[in-house]
Order: sequence, then C-alpha cells, then structure tokens
Amino acid sequence: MEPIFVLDNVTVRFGNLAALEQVNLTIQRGERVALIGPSGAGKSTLLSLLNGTQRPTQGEVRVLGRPLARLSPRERQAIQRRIGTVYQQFHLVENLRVIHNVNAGRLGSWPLWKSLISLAWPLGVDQAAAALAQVGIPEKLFARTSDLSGGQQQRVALARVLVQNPDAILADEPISNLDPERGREIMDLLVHISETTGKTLVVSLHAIEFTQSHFHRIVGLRQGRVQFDCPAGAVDGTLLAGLYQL
Ligand SMILES: Nc1ncnc2c1ncn2[C@@H]1O[C@H](COP(=O)(O)OP(=O)(O)OP(=O)(O)O)[C@@H](O)[C@H]1O
Repeated sequence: MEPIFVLDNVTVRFGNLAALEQVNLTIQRGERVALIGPSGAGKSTLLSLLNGTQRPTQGEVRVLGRPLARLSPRERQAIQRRIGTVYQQFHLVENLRVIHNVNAGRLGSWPLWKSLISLAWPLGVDQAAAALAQVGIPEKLFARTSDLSGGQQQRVALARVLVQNPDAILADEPISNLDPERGREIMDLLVHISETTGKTLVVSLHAIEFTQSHFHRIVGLRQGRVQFDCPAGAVDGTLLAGLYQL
C-alpha cells in the first residue's frame, strides 16, 4: 500500500537558517512514530510539512500518495482534512462550550451556513458526543471549555480531530503542558486510538520515556537532520546521548 507520508530530500529554510536539511522520511499507514531531538532540531517544522501548513524550500512532500505542491488549492485542502493535528497549547476557544470546539473539526466539510447555525443551535451532537466518549469525557459535551483542566482540554482537542475522521493524527508536544500523570493518560489515549482505528500516529516529544513503550519507530532529529531512524527497541543510551549532546 502507498505510504501515508513521504518526504523526499526536503529542506526548509527560514532566511539563512535551515530548519530541516535534506530530510528523507517514509511513514507507512498505521505506524506510530516518535520524533525526538533537542529544542530547535526541526520537529515542529517536520510535522507542519506533514499537515501541509509549511511548504518545503526544496524537495517534495507526498501525503497519501499526492505531491502537495502540485495540487490545486481544493485538492490540497481535501488531503489536509485527512490529517488531524493536536498541539501543546490545545488551540481551543475557551469561552465556547465544548461541543463547539469539537465541531470546529468539521468546519472544513460543513458549508458556512451550517457552521453559523451550529453556533446557536448545535448540530452534529451525536458525532461530537461519540468523539468525546472516545476520549473519555462524554459528560463534558456542554461544559464551558475554560472550566476544563489542561488534560481535559487536550482531550477536547483530540475529539475535534476525531470528528474529522483523519487517516493520521499528528501531535506536536501534546503533553508538554500537562503534569506527568495527565501526560501519561494522553499518551495512552493516543496509542489506544491508533491501535483501535489503525490511524497513523506521529508525535513530537521531549518526554523520551514514552518512546519505547508507545511507538514502533523513533526518528531522532538534530540541527535539522535525521540523526537516526530506527525501531523503538533499537534506540539505546548511546544513540540518545549523541542526539542530545551539547
Ligand atoms: N516561522 C519560522 N520563522 C523563522 N524560524 C523558524 C520558524 N519556525 C521555526 N523556525 C526555526 O527553525 C528551527 C527549528 O524549529 P522547530 O520549531 O521545528 O524545532 P523543534 O525541534 O520543534 O523545537 P522545540 O522542541 O523547541 O519545539 C529553530 O531554529 C526555529 O527557531
């Protein structure tokens, strides 16, 4: 089967700085991949290439077999809708009720009138409730988002992605703002969803203690380059020390 993501000799420059340099990476459907590496190594930039929010300076990005740079805006959006992303900062509208934040995941597929009506009279209640049940907080459907804890807000962000029914979930440091226990719960949940639905999971992480237990494969980035790319079980202290050395 076609890989879900291919980066073919990709470089991303911001002015003189190469955030990523000549990166080759292929991710198969259903794989769970952890991206690790020191601050500034290029992890977020890599994720933003995979969801199409960043374009490469050189090289080609293919998602679901389609070269993003050669698609029309409409085709590109259709591909982007098949990739869901959660972020460290959740990116929720805090003064809205949870259901509206969850439904925001469907705005790309709803016509404008439906989105506007839904703000006053929530539509898609069953799907939003099902997504919230999947992330373990069904009772929060009509709660005000600002009343939720950080861990619960990350669950809402994940539910927003789930109503989109993407083929892949990307998570950019999803647990950096959470306490260790809440962080573990979110990591377990991401893996559970990937295992039960077959969705591909690509997560950037500073908490390397999860890499062996939660992922098939670990990609170590350093200064914009892939320093190693191997099965989780093959990563040892020597590889990690080389990755994080000052
Ligand atoms: N929009 C941008 N404009 C200019 N420079 C940028 C931009 N985005 C990222 N960079 C730079 O590119 C490099 C890689 O950044 P990136 O955020 O991808 O790293 P990271 O590995 O995710 O870091 P962290 O772990 O701290 O989040 C850094 O030097 C960063 O300052």
